[in-house]
Amino acid sequence: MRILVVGAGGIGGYFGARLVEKGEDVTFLVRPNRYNLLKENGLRLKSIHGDYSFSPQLITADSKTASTFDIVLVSTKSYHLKQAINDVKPFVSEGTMVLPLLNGMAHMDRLVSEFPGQVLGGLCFIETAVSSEGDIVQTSAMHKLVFGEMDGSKSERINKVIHCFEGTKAPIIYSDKVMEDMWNKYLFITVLSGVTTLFRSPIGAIRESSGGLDFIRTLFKEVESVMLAGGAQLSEGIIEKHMATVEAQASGMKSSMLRDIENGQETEGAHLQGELVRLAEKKGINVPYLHAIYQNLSVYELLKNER
Ligand SMILES: NC(=O)C1=CN([C@@H]2O[C@H](COP(=O)(O)OP(=O)(O)OC[C@H]3O[C@@H](n4cnc5c(N)ncnc54)[C@H](OP(=O)(O)O)[C@@H]3O)[C@@H](O)[C@H]2O)C=CC1
Ligand SMILES: CC(C)(CO)C(=O)C(=O)O
Repeated sequence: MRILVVGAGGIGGYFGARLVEKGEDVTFLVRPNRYNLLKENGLRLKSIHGDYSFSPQLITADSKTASTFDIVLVSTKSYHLKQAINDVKPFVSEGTMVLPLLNGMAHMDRLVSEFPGQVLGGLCFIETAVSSEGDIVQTSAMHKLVFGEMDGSKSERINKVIHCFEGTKAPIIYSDKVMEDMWNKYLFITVLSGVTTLFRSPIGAIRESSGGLDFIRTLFKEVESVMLAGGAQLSEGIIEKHMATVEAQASGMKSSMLRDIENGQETEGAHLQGELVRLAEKKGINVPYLHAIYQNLSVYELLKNER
């Protein structure tokens, strides 16, 4: 299968590299600065699961030579999605599958309306970032990608994807309930990114502070109530499962959103917490902790833009 990865950042760079390492035909759609850097240095993956460097196949939005691809992995930030959709269109044909890896859910409607019948569900569990040298740095044991048909069917096309993704160093796993997996992850990341950015702290100190775990649990309950009111599919007992994960995480664990703030970058607050605050308002649900978290992110964005 011909695979196109849109964005060679933390996520796209990591999983794309693992697919190349396995021997798959992978091309990266990148913007000009990244193109120049990757042409010069190659794509260098520094990972606790093993480093890997190679000269990637690259295209940019105006590449005339590239034809269409069988599967497109979308791995930009949510605030770059609109442009990324425009840029990728020339490389998508009717038979192309579109597999988004973004956190959250709001991107799904957008992608489905652009590429009806072509979008798969997808998510990933990994801590990865681009270093100041442009390398992909992956730092903790988890490095899993989950995908499947949005309706849970074991279609002919999904069998092809399963076959193509088999045997990569990072587990790329098929799920027959990928939308539920996405909602579960959305619940988790809303809370994890929310508390780590509110307190500008890795999870350990928040968890160990007086009342910290109660704060986290209350936030989980607020977010779950909004998601359920909006028709989300969440697993039975998901809050207890997520609390157990929070309690087991290394104390230095940070969300990618906290790393974005530390690097002075834009956050995905509008896409993650903002969508839920708006939904809570629409449904008349009181979510004071979630509100405070989104307010904190909104103030950060305002100050960042004034700098
Ligand atoms: N990092 C993590 O640990 C995790 C992140 N996620 C989610 O994954 C998604 C991606 O995050 P992450 O990989 O960290 O983000 P990064 O910022 O590291 O990477 C995004 C990449 O997308 C590129 N990009 C943006 N617009 C375009 C475009 N039009 N064409 C081509 N490339 C483009 C950027 O390119 P450029 O270099 O030009 O800016 C950048 O390299 C987010 O939704 C995040 O929440 C999920 C799990 C873990
Ligand atoms: C929590 C984590 C690291 C899990 O993949 C994540 O999704 C993020 O920080 O964006």
